[in-house]
Amino acid sequence: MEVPGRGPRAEAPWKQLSAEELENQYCPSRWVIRRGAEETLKMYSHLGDKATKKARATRKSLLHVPYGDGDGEKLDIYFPGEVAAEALPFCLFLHGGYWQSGSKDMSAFMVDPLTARGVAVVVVAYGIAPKGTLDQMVDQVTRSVVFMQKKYPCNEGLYLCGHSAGAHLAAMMLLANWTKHGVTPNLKGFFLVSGIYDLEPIVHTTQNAPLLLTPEDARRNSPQLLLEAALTRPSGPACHVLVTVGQHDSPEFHRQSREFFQTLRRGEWDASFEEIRDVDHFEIIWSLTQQDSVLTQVGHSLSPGECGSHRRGGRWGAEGIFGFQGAGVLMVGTENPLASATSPPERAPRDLQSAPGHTGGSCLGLGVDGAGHRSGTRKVFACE
Ligand SMILES: Nc1ccccc1C(=O)C[C@H](N)C(=O)O
Repeated sequence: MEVPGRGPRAEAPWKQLSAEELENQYCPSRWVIRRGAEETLKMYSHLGDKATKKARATRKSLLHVPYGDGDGEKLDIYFPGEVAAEALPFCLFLHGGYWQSGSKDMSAFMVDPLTARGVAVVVVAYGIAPKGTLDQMVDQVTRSVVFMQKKYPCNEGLYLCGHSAGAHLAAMMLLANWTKHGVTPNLKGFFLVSGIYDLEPIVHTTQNAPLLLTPEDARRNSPQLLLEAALTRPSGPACHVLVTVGQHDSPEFHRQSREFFQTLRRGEWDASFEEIRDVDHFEIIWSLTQQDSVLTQVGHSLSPGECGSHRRGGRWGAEGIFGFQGAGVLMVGTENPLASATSPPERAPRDLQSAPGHTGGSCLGLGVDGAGHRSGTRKVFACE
């Protein structure tokens, strides 16, 4: 597939935005469609709490397992069966919250649907700002992966899933230097949900107040820039990378995901891109709590992705990213189970041009580009 792109770094589009519009673009709660910003953030905590309580009450688990000596370097493991088995696929989940909010104790979103399918879920804590720095968070996540590989050497694959800031941290693992840690983790898939891959714009928003990122810190921690700069594909894992973004994420979040995917493809990574219909930045992760969610069905459709079997193009395999026996025909439901009776207006911001600047806590009334289809199913291909 020919992947269109900007080629060597052109002037970044976000640099043309006013300070106010940049702030808007990087404030996901201002783009929500069915509830107010505040209500959304409350519901996000509530649903995360609820999913975690349920997971802890219903699943065999190992809680607060230290993966390092540092404060808060802990993870929770939820098993699909009665025993803490080892020969399982493990999905490591990294929560969102702009590297400054959220915790593992309210982020067991994926436990229900994945354990039901025989996948162990590991919710990883990392030291958020202002106490922790981005460099430390990346190092912690690296060490959590190393820890899991060493604790479960017979695992049937480690899969990294991250939401928002967590997708950034997961993406940084594509560039990790595992030799330094004396182990090659059995990484089989990356599942990046509404992430940020170029941190430079963040430096110019109020989100940076607790992060205190300098432009240099931002560049050093931007997988987008690091992969663009790499002349050849880093010798990272040869498994599948799925980049997803919510239809109602902001145009900048769409641009970030699309460009990261394009950069991966240019670097010959086995990557695919999926815009999830009818969900905003928060609903996209709530949908992971649903057994029949769009995303778990996307999970179904990914290639078995044995590391080393570097697939280029073609249709998805019949087995899921988590080793499920999936259907051969890969249909992704585009119905959002969380959509309430109040349907949002047809709106699919795809680029900055189609999104007139807006302020405040709502994006209602934004430009309509007519591209939103809200129902039905469609086939998903590894490359389109
Ligand atoms: N709590 C979150 C959880 C996940 C992802 C983002 C957030 C945010 O709070 C982002 C930002 N503070 C916002 O108001 O949109």
